[in-house]
Amino acid sequence: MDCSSNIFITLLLLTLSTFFLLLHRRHKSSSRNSLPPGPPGWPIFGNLFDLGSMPHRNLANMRQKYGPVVWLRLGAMNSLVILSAKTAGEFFKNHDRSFADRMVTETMRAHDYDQGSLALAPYGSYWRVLRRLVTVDMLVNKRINETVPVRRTCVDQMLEWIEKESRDKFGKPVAIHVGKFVFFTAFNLLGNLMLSRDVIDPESREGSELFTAILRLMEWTGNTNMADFFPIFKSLDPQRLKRNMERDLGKALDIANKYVKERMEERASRNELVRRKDFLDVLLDFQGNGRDEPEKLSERDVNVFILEIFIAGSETTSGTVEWAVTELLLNPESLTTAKAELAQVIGANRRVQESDIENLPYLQAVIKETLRLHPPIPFLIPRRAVQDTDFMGYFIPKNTQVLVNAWAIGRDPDAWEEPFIFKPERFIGSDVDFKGQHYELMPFGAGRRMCAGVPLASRALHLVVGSLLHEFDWELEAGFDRATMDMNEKIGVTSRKSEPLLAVPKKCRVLEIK
Ligand code: HEM
Repeated sequence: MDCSSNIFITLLLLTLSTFFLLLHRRHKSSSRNSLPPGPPGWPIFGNLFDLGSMPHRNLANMRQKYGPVVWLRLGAMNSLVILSAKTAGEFFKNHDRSFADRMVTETMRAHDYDQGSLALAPYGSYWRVLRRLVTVDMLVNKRINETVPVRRTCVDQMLEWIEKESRDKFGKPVAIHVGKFVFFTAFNLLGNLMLSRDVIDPESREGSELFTAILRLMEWTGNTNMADFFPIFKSLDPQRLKRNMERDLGKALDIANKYVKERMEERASRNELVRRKDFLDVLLDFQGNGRDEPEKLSERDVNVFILEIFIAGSETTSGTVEWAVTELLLNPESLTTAKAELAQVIGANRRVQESDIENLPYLQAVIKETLRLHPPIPFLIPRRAVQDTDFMGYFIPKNTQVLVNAWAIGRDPDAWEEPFIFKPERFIGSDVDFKGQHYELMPFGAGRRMCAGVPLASRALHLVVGSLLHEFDWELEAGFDRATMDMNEKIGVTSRKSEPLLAVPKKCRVLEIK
């Protein structure tokens, strides 16, 4: 056979197989419900170009045309997007179990990280063990109360750093990068809760090798990776993201392991624990039943867990504080009300304590309003359909990725009045909170896979924002106001303010602080 007949036969076979494939699909979708509506998309790439650099915003805009449940094809990956509070309620109340697995990205498969991770583990017995350790053994209220002094020390350090940095050598007030200080503080807070050590040196403000390694791996994880959408690229890794991740995650795991080994030696050489039991002790003390759960956690699982808590809790917390201060500076009336409440409840002679939070309803409202408008993980951590599922009359095939757009839901016009305006007052006298029961406000997600760190995150957010406001008067850097402030987000591991907030802190006339 000559070359042209070969091409002819190949083309004929391709056309026939495409025809039968389409026929089969048609039959399948007509015999079951159809997929949700969505934009048409390009051959091969599907809707990848519809995402843009701020996918949460671009997908939110699709609601007008396609409704609150949208279907996307991202390369070879099917995705379901949820855009309203009502559909989110339907999803979490009636379908949480069917979508309880996570969509795991290629970079997170480096060193089999996903195998030991709580956030990525399939919904099953290993996930249950880790989840119980966090929610019952580490972050139950009684345990959180025992670590009040740890948080206090870290926040005091932060206030001192800020005060030192807030003046130039001539004593003139200067603007500081607010998010940076809170980011360092969040790292030290988590370092002290987990490992009983600082990961940033409070004196030199230098990061430890663990801090540096985690920063790098957060960078690789936050990138969009073509290999997640086109299986053909999985082994090629054209953006080198997985290779970089292999290298830096390897380093981070080795450093974490060094700390774990040191701790195991320390525990072996002492009979009595002379310091507070920290998260690492909880992990090393774990004893499972050996049947559906391991008898002990392996050293590797412990290392992964340590990194995971830093990744889950640092940027999320610092990003939220940065947005809270930004919104308050752009809304002077809210700032005045928040400061007046602090002055009245706490007075000038002492610092904010965690026990004050319950008496600070306006501060609580500020945190909720910030999380409504600026959820740090706008799509939550993507879920995956465990099986073919019928969702609101649509057919959702197994392995579909689910993006619950918390950013769009926080602006859902059916759930919120004046949704685009920063107005903490909307929460005064309202019982809406972020604990997973109110689907119009879900910065921490909802259902089985809801954030495991809510009690800690909540305390830290109130304590840090309350302390920043009570301790300093803040002004935007010269030249910035509502008209010139960039309110866009930059998407990485979390969505942060795209241009860092620069603001000038001036110590208030706080008297003898105790
Ligand atoms: C402002 C701070 C934080 C925000 C906004 C936040 C948000 C989230 C979100 C949206 C999820 C996914 C929920 C879902 O899929 O429904 C999540 C999961 C998780 N978060 Fe947080 N988080 C924060 C702080 C923390 C902290 C401080 C910790 C740990 C101490 C933590 C630990 C976790 C863990 C372990 C998971 C995975 C839970 C699972 O898959 O079962 N988070 N977080």
